[in-house]
Amino acid sequence: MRPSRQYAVIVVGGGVAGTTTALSLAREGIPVCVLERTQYDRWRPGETLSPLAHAELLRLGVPLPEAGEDLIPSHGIEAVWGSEHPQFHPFITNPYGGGWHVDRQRFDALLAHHAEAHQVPILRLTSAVYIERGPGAWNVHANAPSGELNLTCERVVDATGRASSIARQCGVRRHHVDALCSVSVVLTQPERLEQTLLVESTPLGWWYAAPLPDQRVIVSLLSDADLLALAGAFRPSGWLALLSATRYIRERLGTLPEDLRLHVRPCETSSLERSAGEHWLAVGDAASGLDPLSSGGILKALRSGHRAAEALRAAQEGDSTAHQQYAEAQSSEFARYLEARLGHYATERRWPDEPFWRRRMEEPAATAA
Ligand SMILES: Cc1cc2nc3c(=O)[nH]c(=O)nc-3n(C[C@H](O)[C@H](O)[C@H](O)COP(=O)(O)OP(=O)(O)OC[C@H]3O[C@@H](n4cnc5c(N)ncnc54)[C@H](O)[C@@H]3O)c2cc1C
Repeated sequence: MRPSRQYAVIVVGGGVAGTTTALSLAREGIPVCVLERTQYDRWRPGETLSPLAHAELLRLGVPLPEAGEDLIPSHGIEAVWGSEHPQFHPFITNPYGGGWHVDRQRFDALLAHHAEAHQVPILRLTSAVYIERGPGAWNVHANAPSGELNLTCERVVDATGRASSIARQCGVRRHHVDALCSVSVVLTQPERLEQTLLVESTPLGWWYAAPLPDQRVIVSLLSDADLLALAGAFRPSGWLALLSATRYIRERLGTLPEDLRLHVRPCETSSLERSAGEHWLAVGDAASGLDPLSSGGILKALRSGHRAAEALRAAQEGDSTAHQQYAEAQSSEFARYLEARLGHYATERRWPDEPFWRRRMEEPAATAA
């Protein structure tokens, strides 16, 4: 598909939030193009789809493929949290049905294919470098395999994830509530895997393990970046030593390989001071990043993409308050999420003097970055 150089909307970032926005706009007949810096060939975190996310995908017109190499059904969440005994929260009681464990590379690529099937050009290996506002239009400058690319559009969507690089170029700051970071390892496990998400808290922070397609499992340790560094968690040997101090996570795994590849991802709770301006909007993690404990990032990416498309369409039809209303809704939702987050961490009271848990008991004081 050969992209034209003039679009109503350019979406920067082809993750879940970006492709959802583009697909929703394309369904309304609005010319849109997506710039995506990868070709969906790099590891991506976020593997458990809640039943609500599944329902949101169906609303978007994206049926999930049969269980198999791309995804496996998830029966629920097993949490060792606030007590030494695991508690099982089954998805079976959820009115929207079960959840899923997905391979995120393939899942994001699947959404991109759906958008392409609706005539959305997805420019892979194309990285937006800077944008500037000209008379009545944005000029988007990007690096593409063929060289420098210059595109114009009326409105631009920041779907670049936590980097929120478009909003930052618009002069908007990002407030950080904590400094959470994940250190993850993907392991091949020939034994049969439990089809549940297992979460276990420890004095340093918390762990999760989730099965992945192709007989793999992801194991992640989450804590504040400074505490992870002090505990040696950024080194394979340190990470392994911390893993062996867990009870249920370690039990779930078979033999561990000698050389581990650690994936480190900052995943702080953070949000833009405003998630829209006159001619731009931010969606998904670019608007606000949730603690992975919520397992709600993908759902939020889907929902915010859908709402952003509605706001963009309304603005195109002359509603001058549409972007502002979108930003206010995002901000109220984030405030509600912060309360829920505090409430959830407050249910783990076993280590009140450990820095990770002490910090979570205090009211979040946001710092700008
Ligand atoms: C360890 C961990 C575990 C998690 N577990 C879960 C979970 O179980 N369930 C859940 O729902 N959520 C989970 N999340 C959260 C979830 O991964 C995110 O909320 C989700 O990926 C957000 O999607 P997004 O599209 O907004 O951003 P991203 O997934 O970050 O996508 C951003 C996209 O923009 C592209 N991009 C960036 N900059 C540019 C640029 N300049 N030009 C072009 N392209 C660009 C990137 O390549 C990427 O494709 C987890 C997160 C972490 C870190």
